[in-house]
Amino acid sequence: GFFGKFGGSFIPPMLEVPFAEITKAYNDIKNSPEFIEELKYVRKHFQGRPTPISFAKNLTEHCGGAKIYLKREDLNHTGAHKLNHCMAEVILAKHLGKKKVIAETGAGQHGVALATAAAYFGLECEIHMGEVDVEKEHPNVVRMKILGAKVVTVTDGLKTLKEAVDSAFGAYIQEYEEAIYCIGSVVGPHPFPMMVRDFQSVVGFEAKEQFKEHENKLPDSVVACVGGGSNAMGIFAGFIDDKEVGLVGVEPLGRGSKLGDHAASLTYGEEGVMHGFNSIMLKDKDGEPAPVYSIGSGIDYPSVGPEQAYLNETGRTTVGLCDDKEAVNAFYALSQLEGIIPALESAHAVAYAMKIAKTMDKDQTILVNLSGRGDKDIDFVVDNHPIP
Ligand SMILES: Cc1ncc(COP(=O)(O)O)c(/C=N/[C@H](C(=O)O)[C@@H](O)C(C)C)c1O
Repeated sequence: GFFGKFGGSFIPPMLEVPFAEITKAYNDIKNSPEFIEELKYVRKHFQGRPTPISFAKNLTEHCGGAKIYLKREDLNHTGAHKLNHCMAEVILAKHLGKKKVIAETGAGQHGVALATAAAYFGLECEIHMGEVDVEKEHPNVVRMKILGAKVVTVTDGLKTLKEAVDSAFGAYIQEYEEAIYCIGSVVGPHPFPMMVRDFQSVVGFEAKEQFKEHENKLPDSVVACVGGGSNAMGIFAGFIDDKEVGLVGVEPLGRGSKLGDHAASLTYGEEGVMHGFNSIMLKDKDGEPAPVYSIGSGIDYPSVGPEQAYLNETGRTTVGLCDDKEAVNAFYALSQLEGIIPALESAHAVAYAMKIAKTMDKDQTILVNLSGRGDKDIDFVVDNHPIP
């Protein structure tokens, strides 16, 4: 369960057996025809896959350089890429005979996606969410409840993502016989980073095929925002072996480079273990996870997936930065130029693509993973950043 020195499974001894069971069950089913068929079925007939790739013609002309293409995970059912791993996680839960799924959420997209998958497959769902995010992503909280999930509001610490993970994991430890933890990104102890990356790889495989319909060559650059790294790993999966394709993970610079003002783990972090895995994380002076901030609730996480850390260390991927201002600018630019309102998290990838497009030739191409739609963010953005 390691990616170089990153990853692993740093869990309390009492969880060793349950996690071994999850790992074994996943290895048993991942290549089974039944699992593959069931996943293909729900992706086509329930999620509405494949999602299209859209050429952002007006945004391209606005930037005046490389052609910008968007992989439309905002059109995936529930409005983000998260359902790609949630449906598979709940199929695994069913296979393990579990009655209940437990998870954290920050932006609420993972929470909504897991509640959706749990409703579809008939399992109980419990989502832990920081009080700050419950306020900010209110539409998603209402959706989770309508879908039948129990939402636990977390009021510890900064009341955002890290605390939600701590709280959800604590709840899971109390009932690991009949419940399973369904993590929301390529983070956590082995086997989660591998599993979630596998479940998200459908995005990259689709994109590689679809891109040929637009251009008879591979994209020069594939760009995705990075919170834990699941939407990035998903689209990278389609191009990882094509060394000529640049893979860029965009980290949130928030209000600036001072610790506490951003969540750019790979850019400013150092090696460390949190939430059961070793990766590159932002630490405070006591070596604990540092407070982090981003306008995007889904990307304000003080660590990053271990595979992401490994790919960055080996140079296969590079890291881009985008601050709050650039993200809001991209949020409005995509809306007004292309008629697509992006999630604030995804707007970080769009902003970075806009930045590099200007420096590239007109026959070069950038493929952005548009990880989600912005319905959850519209009130917050309009209230805090007047419509230009
Ligand atoms: C639309 C959208 N785009 C990107 C992200 C960042 O998550 P990754 O793709 O795993 O880096 C997110 C992350 N959202 C999670 C959530 O909705 O709960 C996140 O907050 C937690 C699972 C960590 C997202 O909602």
